[in-house]
Amino acid sequence: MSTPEKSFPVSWEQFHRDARALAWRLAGQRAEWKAIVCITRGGLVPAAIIARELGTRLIETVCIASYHEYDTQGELQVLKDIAPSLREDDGDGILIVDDLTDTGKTAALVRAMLPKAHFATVYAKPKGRPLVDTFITEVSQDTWIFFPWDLGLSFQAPIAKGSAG
Ligand SMILES: O=P(O)(O)OC[C@H]1O[C@H](OP(=O)(O)OP(=O)(O)O)[C@H](O)[C@@H]1O
Ligand code: HPA
Ligand SMILES: [Mg+2]
Repeated sequence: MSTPEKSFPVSWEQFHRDARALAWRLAGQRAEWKAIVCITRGGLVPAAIIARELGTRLIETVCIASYHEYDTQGELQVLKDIAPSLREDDGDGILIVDDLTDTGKTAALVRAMLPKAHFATVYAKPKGRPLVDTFITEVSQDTWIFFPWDLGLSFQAPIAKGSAG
């Protein structure tokens, strides 16, 4: 992946609002989800918010790592699989949650594990978009999303001194 040109920093408040908006949409699509399967680690945060809104108590993880150095994707590694009991019926009635889809590689891998599950992300880039069923905000492929758990407060140079903002 080439280094993204634009950045899209997301605050905790904005992330909470966007994850809640996703929960509203999901609530309108099915009365009850059997379980949430969240893709760690990024999916853990929206999964907690969505589970609270939808009243879902059964939460499973599928542990996948691919971006080993900030914005460079390597081989996808499945560190922990989905429990066999949740793989019955090809995932029908299961909600898969992740923070975002970028190239769509992670989504494609998990979709193959649960072909009938519903795939939801808070953010989506164009390449990954066809692989998700529901998302809230689309950002361009050359944008890097900075999540609140990766950010900290720091001094900002004044715009007039050349800060890109
Ligand atoms: O659509 P893709 O190009 O496959 O990228 C999307 C995935 O990349 C990030 O996870 P990452 O592998 O960095 O692990 P993390 O969730 O532990 O940060 C993100 O949380 C998605 O799961
Ligand atoms: O834009 C992104 N932001 C954070 N993590 C990511 N993993 C893939 N793409 C991104
Ligand atoms: Mg992830």
